[in-house]
Amino acid sequence: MRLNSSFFNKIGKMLDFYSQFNPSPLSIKQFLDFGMNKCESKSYVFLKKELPVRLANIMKEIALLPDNLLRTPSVGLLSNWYARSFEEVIEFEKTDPTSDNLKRFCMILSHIRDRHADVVQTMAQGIMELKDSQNIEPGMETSIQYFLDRFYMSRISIRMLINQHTLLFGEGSEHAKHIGCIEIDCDPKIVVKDAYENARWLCDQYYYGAPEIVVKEHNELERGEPINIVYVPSHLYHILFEIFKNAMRAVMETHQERGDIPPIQVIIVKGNEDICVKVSDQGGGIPRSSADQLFKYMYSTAPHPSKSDVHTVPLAGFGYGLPISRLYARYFHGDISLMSCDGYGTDAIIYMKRLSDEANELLPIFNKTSSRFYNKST
Ligand SMILES: O=C(O)CCCOc1c(F)cc(-c2c(C(=O)NCc3ccc(C(=O)O)cc3)noc2-c2cc(Cl)c(O)cc2O)cc1F
Repeated sequence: MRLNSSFFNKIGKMLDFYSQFNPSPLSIKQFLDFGMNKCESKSYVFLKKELPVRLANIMKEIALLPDNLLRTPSVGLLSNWYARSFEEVIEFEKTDPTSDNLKRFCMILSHIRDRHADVVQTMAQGIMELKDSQNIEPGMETSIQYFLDRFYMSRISIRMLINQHTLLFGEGSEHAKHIGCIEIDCDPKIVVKDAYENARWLCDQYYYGAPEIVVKEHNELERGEPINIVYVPSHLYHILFEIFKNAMRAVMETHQERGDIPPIQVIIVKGNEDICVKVSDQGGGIPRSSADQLFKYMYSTAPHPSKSDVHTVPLAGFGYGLPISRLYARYFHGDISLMSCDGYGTDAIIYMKRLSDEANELLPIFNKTSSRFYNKST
């Protein structure tokens, strides 16, 4: 369905209205407290304002992208997805939380989540269409890096709100010890093993072998006790899966001929402020001068996968794995650090906040400061 200009004019005024509000960040504790005493009407009233605010903030930023990127077929497609989703949510603006509206709202949110399923690769395709059509000078690469960090962080946050509402109030069954997609006592060791096994399966497919894993724990607060965290296991899994794929690729590329494949060492540490997961490999490392490239959306030592390649070179993707993994870590005020020793190997450290009331959403805010970054008149 092509959206005509009168459609964009109509939502244009609403975009201006909703983009003047700043998104309201929630902490994991607030998500938990709300989910423990869940009330669908309250969630509906909050989301029918907050979702348009978050959508409008990032849509205003999409509109500031360079015209040659905006005009790529892929960015045009995903802009239409955002416009339709924004329009569907603002239809609830002046409605009350009647039983029918609550049911319809839940259904609309699920449709929006499905509509936006391929946004990451569609945006990546748009960037590649731009790269293929013209050279990207360093200044534009910096702007695109800035935009993509904010665009994908916004998407993570919108999907978190949608998942919490649909899991708490949709048809699906409740999971013990889960509040929506949050696990009350998530065991990082279990997520480590799960991510390792799945990355190892891919590694075996391509290299006919894979490094073993050694996992240790150090609980500095309650010595000898198991380590648990209130977190979103799927976020931690996404991060670990990417890091294990990269570590295995480096190790196998540097030890393929030699028999002895060194294991990947993992230590999980609970400190006063942070819970860390350090993944250490002996994959030969990357020079310090290149290490920062790994967080660039347009860097990857793997050839860019065409649709067919992704199945033949399973450990490589669009090169978006690490930048987006860092966004998942930063989303609740954690981070990822890479410390590589050229000629030996790489340590990747994942930081998470130990306390759920310190794990606040980190949300991009559209304002004059961010607009200036795009050197385009608003
Ligand atoms: O395509 C994707 O999505 C995956 C995109 C990403 O693909 C990569 C990949 F899996 C692994 C590495 C890599 C290398 C390497 O490759 N070293 C050889 C070289 C030597 C010199 C230079 C240079 O001079 O630039 C670059 C690499 N050494 O350590 C790592 C490494 C990287 C990360 Cl993030 C990690 O968590 C663990 C690691 O062991 C680099 C990647 F880039």
